[in-house]
Amino acid sequence: MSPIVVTGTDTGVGKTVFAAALTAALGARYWKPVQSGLDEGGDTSEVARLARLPPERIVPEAWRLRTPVSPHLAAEIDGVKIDPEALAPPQSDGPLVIEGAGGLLVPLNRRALTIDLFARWGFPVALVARTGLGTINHTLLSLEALASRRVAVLGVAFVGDANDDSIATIAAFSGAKVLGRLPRLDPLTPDALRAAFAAAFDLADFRS
Ligand SMILES: Nc1ncnc2c1ncn2[C@@H]1O[C@H](COP(=O)(O)OP(=O)(O)OP(=O)(O)O)[C@@H](O)[C@H]1O
Ligand SMILES: C[C@H](N)[C@H](N)CCCCCC(=O)O
Ligand SMILES: [Mg+2]
Repeated sequence: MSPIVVTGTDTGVGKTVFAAALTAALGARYWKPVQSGLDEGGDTSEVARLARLPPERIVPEAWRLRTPVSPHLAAEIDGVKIDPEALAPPQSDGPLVIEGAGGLLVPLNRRALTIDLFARWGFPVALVARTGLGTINHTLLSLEALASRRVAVLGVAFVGDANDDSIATIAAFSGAKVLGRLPRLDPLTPDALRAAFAAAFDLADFRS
């Protein structure tokens, strides 16, 4: 099974929460290759908590940057330069879930965008989108960017309260598959997340 890239229409849309649910459901390993904002706690520890991952199912970040800003700037602040060419997915026997930093056109350095790395890898992408107002524009733009680079898209995973018309409108204009919707969970616990994912998503959509 190919690794799956979890990307999003923006930062803070729910990629980490969705990636944790997917990692748990697939029995996968998890990798956040570029983490900016370690000063605020990283995504890997949150996925480990939400997916109850043992250490052997966590791939260490390749770039651990302290400041919660775009990776290109976080790297400059830490006095390093991200080399996307050196970012090779780990060899893995089983499934692997890879989470990007922020949205698709987030720079890794002053020349390279996140989406260029994903296009070079060639792994299928699950696009995480919020359900609230503004998501039609952000999601259609992200899908256009992926199509223009010929990146395979598994579909769109929505996070948030129900918004049937926005979801249907995105599907109609883009032709992208709606993978499902994670509702807002309170409290956000491993058990609640596992149940919500199982109720709303079909694992077959991720086993390509
Ligand atoms: N289904 C949900 N229920 C409750 N809270 C959620 C849910 N999805 C996301 N959140 C919360 O929303 C915030 C942003 O989510 P998350 O960290 O997953 O975003 P992200 O897209 O991974 O952001 P980043 O670009 O920093 O990686 C977090 O505080 C998270 O706990
Ligand atoms: C710090 C944050 N949580 C992410 N790790 C990085 C988000 C970068 C967004 C850049 C941008 O689109 O302006
Ligand atoms: Mg995240």
